[in-house]
Amino acid sequence: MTPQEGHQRVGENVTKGKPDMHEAIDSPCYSPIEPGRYGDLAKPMEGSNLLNYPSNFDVLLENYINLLGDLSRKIMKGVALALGAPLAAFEGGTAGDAFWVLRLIGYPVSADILQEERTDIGCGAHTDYGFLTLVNQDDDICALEVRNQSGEWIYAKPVPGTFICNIGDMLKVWSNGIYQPTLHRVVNNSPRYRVSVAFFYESNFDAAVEPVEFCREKTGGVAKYEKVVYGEHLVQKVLTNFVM
Ligand SMILES: O=C(O)CCC(=O)C(=O)O
Ligand SMILES: [Fe+2]
Repeated sequence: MTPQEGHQRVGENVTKGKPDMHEAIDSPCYSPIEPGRYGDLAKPMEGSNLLNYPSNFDVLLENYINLLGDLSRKIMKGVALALGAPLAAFEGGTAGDAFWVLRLIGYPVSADILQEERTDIGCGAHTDYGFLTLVNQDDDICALEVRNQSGEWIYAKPVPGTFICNIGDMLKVWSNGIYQPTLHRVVNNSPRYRVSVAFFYESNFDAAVEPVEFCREKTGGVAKYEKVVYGEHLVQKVLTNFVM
């Protein structure tokens, strides 16, 4: 299947040139984009992207997406307060119409993957693209690893009833590096199929994100990162993350 049709088979997602040992239902599950709304910027992602899910799974997903959108907005308000920014810093043109992506990901047991297709990485090391990600992972499998400041990979151990919250690239740029995106990867060495649900909360699709003045002032006065149009960043990442 192509990414537009929504299911990625094991090995189709690629991180830094290497196939990832996971499968996912994902590309269909992001904010719908009306054709023409962002001109050429969003062309590869336009249109209705909903699959025909069995039973009432789409209703369930929609509820989940709404709840996690609300939760993400609350967390972003907390981030604004922590930075000394106005409470509405992430509303309006920045994230008032936040783009979101939901991925339902499955990591098979190694022995179940054809030997000639197998690698040892479920998802290669990367940072997420937007403001933040809320990961809901299986309660009893340690597989998500994050790199700490000493450069060691440590487990982000599942704590039942909680989400892992990753910081994404856009928050790094916006805060001029005060918030750093955490490098993470997934290695499923357990004898069980692992499932995770990742909700990515982003800026507006067409937002031009750059270090804001008061964060620059707190960090030496100079912008450490260039302005990024989120949609361009995403489309470029999506196009390089699939084997076309
Ligand atoms: O499966 C996980 O725990 C994390 C997945 C992930 O990092 C991603 O899809 O960006
Ligand atoms: Fe990630």
